[in-house]
Amino acid sequence: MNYKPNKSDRYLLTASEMGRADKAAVVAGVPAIDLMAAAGKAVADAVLERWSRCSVLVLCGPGNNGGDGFVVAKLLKAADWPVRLAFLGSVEKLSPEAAHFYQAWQGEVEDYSVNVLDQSDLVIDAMFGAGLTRPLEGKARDMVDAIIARDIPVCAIDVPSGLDGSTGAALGLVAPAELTVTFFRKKPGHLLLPGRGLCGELVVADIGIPETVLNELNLQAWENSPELWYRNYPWPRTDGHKFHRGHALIYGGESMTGASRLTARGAMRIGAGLVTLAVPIKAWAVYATAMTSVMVAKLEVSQEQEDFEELLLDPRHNAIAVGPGAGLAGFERIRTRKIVVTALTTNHTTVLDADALSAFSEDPQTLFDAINGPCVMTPHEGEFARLFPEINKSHPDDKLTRARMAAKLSGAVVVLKGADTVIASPDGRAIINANAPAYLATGGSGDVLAGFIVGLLAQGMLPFDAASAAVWLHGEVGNDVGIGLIAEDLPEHLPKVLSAFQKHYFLAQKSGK
Ligand SMILES: NC(=O)C1=CN([C@@H]2O[C@H](COP(=O)(O)OP(=O)(O)OC[C@H]3O[C@@H](n4cnc5c(N)ncnc54)[C@H](OP(=O)(O)O)[C@@H]3O)[C@@H](O)[C@H]2O)[C@@H](O)CC1
Ligand SMILES: Nc1ncnc2c1ncn2[C@@H]1O[C@H](COP(=O)(O)OP(=O)(O)O)[C@@H](O)[C@H]1O
Ligand SMILES: [K+]
Repeated sequence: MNYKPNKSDRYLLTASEMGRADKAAVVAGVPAIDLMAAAGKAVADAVLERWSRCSVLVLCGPGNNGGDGFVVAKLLKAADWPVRLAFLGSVEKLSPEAAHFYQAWQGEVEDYSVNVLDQSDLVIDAMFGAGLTRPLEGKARDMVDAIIARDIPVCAIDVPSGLDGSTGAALGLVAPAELTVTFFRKKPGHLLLPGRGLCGELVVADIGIPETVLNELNLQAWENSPELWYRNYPWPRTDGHKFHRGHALIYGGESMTGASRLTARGAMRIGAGLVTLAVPIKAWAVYATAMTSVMVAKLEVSQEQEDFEELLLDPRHNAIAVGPGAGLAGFERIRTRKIVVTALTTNHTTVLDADALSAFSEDPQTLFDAINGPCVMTPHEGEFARLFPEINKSHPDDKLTRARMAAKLSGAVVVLKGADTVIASPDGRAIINANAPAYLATGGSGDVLAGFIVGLLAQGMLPFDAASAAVWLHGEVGNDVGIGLIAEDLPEHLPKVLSAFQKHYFLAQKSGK
């Protein structure tokens, strides 16, 4: 049987959580000195695997990141590589472990100035890791500046120096790495931008921290992956019929009709048993001629809200989506707001996207007050800024925290989109998605994502799982289609991706493979 990663492999640890893991490991009987030795060995092994013998410069900082660096230097020297080492700090202030490995390095310790970069083919960045609290200054900054200017390849230990591993923010200047070796588990900053782009290839090394320490940490963040939610995926039942697969009701506006049609198509493809687009009568013919498997319901002039409310009385309409193409101009804005409030106050499971969010930019609290039932909102950064200006002000460089705060404030699962989409639940859980390719940055791709989410909700998946699954599948389809992707491709290529996903996670599980 192939090794199957499990949910705990996907945990993400902040700097303080990593510090607690480290302490718990020591309490569990693993000496700190062994952890540092293992960390350094993992880095040296990764370097030996990827580079052929060359002149290496190890730049050691004042903390334990520097301690790892002393270990790497010794191991590369033992492998007969030409190694130089420069140290920024004072020996008296080193931790006992780092001091031990400082002593164990029997080579020269050079002055920490940019001249040490001369004739170096590879830099091991052991300057700052999880302990960095402020932007690099003075000699450290000059060094990074010179590394960048000379374009020397870098292998970073834990995180590239200058990067905040908990948020992915550059605290100031950062030395971009070709390879980053981190320990135990990934950190949020390895996945969030700009951090992800600065790490290069990422290796996660086992340094002997027992898995049991995870139980003590009450972790609430994961990297998105099917291990997190495939057990709750609504696979079609052998004895099922279409009503078992739910009925998604999607509001479609008058002018941008393509948007909600993409949403409807996405909901259909991801397996909703039935999908109805409810549209103002003026636009009905456009929708009706364009849709086949999707049904189109008419909302009569001046009583759109009442007609929509009536559709909501049908208990089979179990998941609602409002927003794509709903309209924001003049009276359309008022209508969009009414449709949203109607869906929310009747406690329907609802997805709010695009115009359904922007329609409340003047008074976001009205929207938050209306959210009492299961709700997913899917803002891109622009929409997020309209609804949550205060959060953006208080935590400008921390997407994970911004999404979590927004979820708590609004009561909805928040999908804060982008290349590093964060899915956050009001209860504090959060997932960072890292499989989405840049090809998804195309008009309408978010509309399809809203359709994937509402389609999974219609099939009974819970909001946090449905949002996470939809975002991951959206990314997978993006990769499958590749360059040249347009939004229409996303629903059409989903079956291929779903088949592969089903084969791997459902059929394999059933057959005990
Ligand atoms: N399980 C584990 O956790 C394991 C962790 N391991 C390794 O330990 C690393 C974490 O070590 P760490 O906590 O000592 O922090 P690190 O990043 O080396 O630097 C902190 C020092 O820098 C200083 N300082 C901060 N900012 C500064 C600035 N801008 N400019 C100048 N100075 C600045 C700060 O001083 P202070 O802020 O107190 O003035 C402090 O002295 C981790 O990334 C991993 O590589 C492994 O050994 C294996 C086990
Ligand atoms: N550079 C990128 N890399 C990966 N995914 C991206 C990138 N830019 C946007 N996306 C994804 O594409 C989708 C765009 O959604 P959105 O901005 O709402 O567009 P639209 O309203 O045109 O549908 C989101 O799922 C977002 O996460
Ligand atoms: K580093």
